[in-house]
Order: sequence, then structure tokens, then C-alpha cells
Amino acid sequence: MRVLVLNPGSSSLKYHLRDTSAPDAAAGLLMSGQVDWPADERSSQDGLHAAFDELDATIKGLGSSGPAAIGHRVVHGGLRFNTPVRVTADVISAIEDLSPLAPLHNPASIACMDAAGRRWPDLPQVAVFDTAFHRSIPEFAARYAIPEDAYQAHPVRRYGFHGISVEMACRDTAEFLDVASLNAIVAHVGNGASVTAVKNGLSVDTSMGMTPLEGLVMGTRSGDLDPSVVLLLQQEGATADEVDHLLNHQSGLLAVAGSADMRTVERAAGRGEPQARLALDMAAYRLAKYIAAYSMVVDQPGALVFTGGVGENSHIFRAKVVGWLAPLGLALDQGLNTADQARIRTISTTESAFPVLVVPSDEERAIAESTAALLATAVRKV
Ligand SMILES: Nc1ncnc2c1ncn2[C@@H]1O[C@H](COP(=O)(O)OP(=O)(O)O)[C@@H](O)[C@H]1O
Ligand SMILES: CC(=O)OP(=O)(O)O
Ligand SMILES: [Mg+2]
Repeated sequence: MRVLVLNPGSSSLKYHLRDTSAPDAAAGLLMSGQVDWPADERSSQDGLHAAFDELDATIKGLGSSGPAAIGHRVVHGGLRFNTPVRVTADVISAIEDLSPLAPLHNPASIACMDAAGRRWPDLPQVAVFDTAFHRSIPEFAARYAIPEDAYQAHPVRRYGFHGISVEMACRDTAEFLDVASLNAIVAHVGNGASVTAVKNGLSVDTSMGMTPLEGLVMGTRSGDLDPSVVLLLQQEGATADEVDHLLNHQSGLLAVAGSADMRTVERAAGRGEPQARLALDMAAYRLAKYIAAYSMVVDQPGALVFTGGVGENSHIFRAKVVGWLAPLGLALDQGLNTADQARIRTISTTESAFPVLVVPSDEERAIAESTAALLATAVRKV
């Protein structure tokens, strides 16, 4: 099946046209593209229209039939969505209800669904959720220790994100290492970043929480902080919206180094700029701390996996993270780590306590496959 995949991340809109019946992943990718679509410029939808114009032109250029279905990445599916679903008015309204818990992402998915529905009114659309993979996290790791009525009201708990990417990275890793059941720690580091503990192929803990704000230091998000910081900002007169904006859009690498783009931060750090070096150290140290903790949670990890724009491309960041993990017996091979190759590969030494891998993130392939599988089941049921 030809599936058009729309993946609105926090800084970009990625789109792929895939043929899920092709013999392998490479052959199945008919075209792909990406436009900058910064979260604070989304009200204009210019990025979305630019992507759609490019898509139309490329689909025409392919000279054959266009997509038969559209698959969307939806970051927050709450407690309701454990599996991919057909997009209906009711589903869109549920995704909208969850928007306060993923303000950078869920509204963008709804914009994509609306626009795709107008452009291709006859095509079925499917929503695939980042949160679904993390539903296996045990209650003791998912709950925050706050009063029960607060939990019941929202419910305030850890949902976890990047699940589509992590699940796909686990599949690719298990195949690469030739293991039937994978224990691993998967660090998805892009503009948004999270790390997940995977035991027997299932998520058992992850650094993002009720929203994609918790955990690691990200491009523009603070990650973990003492909740009292929020109270202090409010006591000083900031509104809830202002605090939200400060922590989601003005924090992270941007706040410390002046740029949310890891390439810019690395270049500045290379020139010896102290703020850039500090930002890099903060981001790497925070991730290393989580990995060390998760190595106990996972018990005998079979791999540490780096994926996402930074995880896949930044040897400097990976070297800094793994540098902190020497006491665990992890060691990178400098030549393998710095080799510039866009494929799954090992970057650790043979002496490393467990292998460290770079695994290209392929959220779009996972979404295309889930979309085709759901629609095939629907057809069988008719
Ligand atoms: N060669 C590279 N070296 C360092 N960082 C890189 C490189 N290529 C991409 N990145 C970083 O990857 C991040 C974007 O990752 P990505 O996973 O595409 O983000 P998102 O899906 O959240 O929009 C940016 O911070 C960018 O600087
Ligand atoms: C959940 C999240 O932060 O996604 P992204 O990294 O694509 O912005
Ligand atoms: Mg992303």
C-alpha cells in the first residue's frame, strides 16, 4: 500500500511516501522531505502548505498513482489510544482534548489531518501514537507521588513519548544483534529528547512524563527541574502561559547556549565559547545519569542505542555521554564513532560492557506499516 506519512516534530514537519509492499525498507521509500515548521509559527500553517505543495509536485513527478492512505504521527494519545486508529471526528476531538499535554505537537497533528482531509478527501487517515509503546511501564514508575484527586482529575502520570521511534529502533536493533528478546536503553535525541529502558522488548521506564517536557535537556525545553522553580516564576508575576512558554520554547540548549540547534552549539563549543560548552555538558551529563540508572532497571542491557537527529549525527555528543559511563564499562571506538554512515552500526570497542549502537530513526516507516496493517484488518473484517 502507498502511504503518505506526516510527522510533525517540534521543529519540523517530515513527510514520506512509502510503499509498504516493497521487498525492503530502502525500496519502499518513494520520496521524503522535511520543512522547518517551528512550533511558534504554526498558526500561519505556511510550513504545512509549503510541504503539501512540494508533495503534490513530487507525487505528480512520480508519474503513477498517489497515496492510498495517510498515516499521522500523534504524540499524545493519553490513556485512550493503545493502538493505531482510523481518524474520525471523534478521534480528532480526543486528540484535541489532549493538546494541553502536548502543546507543541498535538495541534500540529490536527492541522495535518484537516489539511490532508481537504487535499485528499477520499483517502483513509490513520493516527499512530507515540505514547502507545509506553503503556507497559509499571504503575510504580508511571505514577507521581501526588494526592489521588489530582491523579484522577487529569490523570497526572507518566505517559512517555517517542514510542514510535523507540519501538522501531528496538526492532532494527534486535534484528541487527540477532536476538529474539531485546533488553536495551534507547536514547532518542533530536530537538525533543528522551531515553527509554526496554526489557524483553517492552518499555519499562522513560524520561518524558505527563508531557514531553520532563527529563533530558532539549533544544528549547528544560527537562527535569525542581517544581518550585515554576512556583517562584509565578510568585514573581509570570502567568501559567508565560511559564509554559519559558520552559517549552525558551529553555534547554537555547537558554544556555543561545541556539537550539546542536550543530550551532557544537561549533560554538569548538571555538571554546563557555556557554556552549556548558550547554553540551549539561545535556550529555543529564542523559548519562538516566542511562546509568536504566542500566540497573533493564538488568544486563544488550545495547545502548543512539537515535534521533543528534543521536545519529553527533559523535561529539555521543562521546561526551559515553565518557561519563566508563565506570559501567562502556567504551566507544573513536574511529567507529566518528565514521559518517547513515546505517545501523556498532560504535563501541569489543571490550565495552555492552554494545553501543547508532540506529537511524525511522518513525515514518513504522507509521506507514501500522497504517497499512490497520487498513488491511479493516478490509478483512468487511
Ligand atoms: N550532523 C549533526 N551534528 C549535530 N547535530 C545534528 C546534526 N544533524 C542534525 N543535528 C541536530 O538534530 C536536531 C534535530 O533532530 P530531529 O530528530 O530531526 O528533530 P525533531 O524531530 O524533534 O524536529 C537538531 O538539533 C540538529 O542540530
Ligand atoms: C515528543 C517529542 O518531543 O517529539 P519531537 O522530538 O519530534 O519534537
Ligand atoms: Mg522527531
